Amino acid sequence: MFSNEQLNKFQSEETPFYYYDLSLLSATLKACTTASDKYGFHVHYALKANVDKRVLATIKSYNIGADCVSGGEVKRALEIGFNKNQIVFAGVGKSDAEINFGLDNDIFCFNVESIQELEVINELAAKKGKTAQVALRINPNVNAYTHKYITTGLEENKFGINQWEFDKVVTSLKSLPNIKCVGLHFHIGSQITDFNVFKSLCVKVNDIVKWFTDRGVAIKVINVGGGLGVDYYEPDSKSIVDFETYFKIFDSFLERTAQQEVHFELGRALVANSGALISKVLFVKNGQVTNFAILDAGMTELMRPALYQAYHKIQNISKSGNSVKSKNYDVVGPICESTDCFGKAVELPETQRGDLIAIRTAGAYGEVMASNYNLRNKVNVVYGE
Ligand SMILES: Cc1ncc(COP(=O)(O)O)c(C=O)c1O
Ligand SMILES: N[C@@H](CCCC[NH3+])C(=O)O
Repeated sequence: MFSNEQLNKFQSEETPFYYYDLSLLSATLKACTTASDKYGFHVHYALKANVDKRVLATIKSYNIGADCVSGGEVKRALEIGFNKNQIVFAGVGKSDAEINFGLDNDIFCFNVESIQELEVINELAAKKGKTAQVALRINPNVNAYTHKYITTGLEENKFGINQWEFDKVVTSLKSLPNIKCVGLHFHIGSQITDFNVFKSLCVKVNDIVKWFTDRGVAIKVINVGGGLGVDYYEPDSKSIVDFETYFKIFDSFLERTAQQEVHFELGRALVANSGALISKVLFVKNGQVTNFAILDAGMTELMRPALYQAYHKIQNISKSGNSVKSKNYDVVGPICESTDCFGKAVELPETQRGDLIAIRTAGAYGEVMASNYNLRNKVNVVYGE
């Protein structure tokens, strides 16, 4: 939870705001890099989860690379000082301008999601007299057993190149002189909490790497993507995910030669628990059926509950101790939508106007997905050292 010092600080800040605990972030990054270094794995951070500049600078200081999904993210990564040789650029719909930006900045590689994209990158690279390094994003058809909206590695999903196109890809690669294929890329979904899913991914990756190698495509980089989930229910007791077990699975099940590099693209697992959305109770409406705690933050600041019915732990941090009577509240925002609800029948200490509410585990896919619907202001940020 939060210390008295933090609570005092929160009282003087304008709500709502995102609070980023940079010391927990550093502890998380240390745990991640200590576990991955044991096997010589290369970790990239998926910027899509959080692009706050201080958060990014902290991540960069651990010699982690950048996984970007737009020209804007590539630009942000370069501005923060990520090494261009550690920047990868994925995405099903890269515009010509975005591809040119990546080429001009000599990023490490493009994770290419279709044969047509391969041809376009070849053409744009040729115009600049350059050779573009690419990894082929493969759709491995592995079920991530996560929320259907955040599953990406099934044949029905738009991402990556499917197995039935492999022969054509090999032929294309041979005919595109301004493309150098450095490896294969996979990413099957997000918020994966069943580690067996990663074992299944390894088994599939082994087969696919062998298939390409047998056909003369040298695979130097095996990028297994991200997706490692966090515990949204226990943000304090399980604030850092089990990186040790996660990387060990890949070490044990992924076949590779001494020359091959294994790359990861973690987003959520690195930043989710270091962030909380702090909001103030504007009004309490006690109904006959439902009590409502109406906050000054809404789905415009944190969209995950409205978008995926995602659970975030909600705490009244102005009230402490067991002596306070508790009540159930629907915790809602001010936005003109019925889905603007952070949690239904949430048990909280009896809550009053002015109380501070913390919505936990909001460091990933929180601030980045904010919108100004209803002409809302940009959300503030407060840091803890
Ligand atoms: C290609 C790619 N890499 C990495 C990530 C990061 O995923 P996560 O935040 O689940 O680790 C995503 C998002 O799901 C992604 O689409
Ligand atoms: N935005 C999603 C995850 C999607 C990850 C990107 N492919 C979330 O909030 O959980």
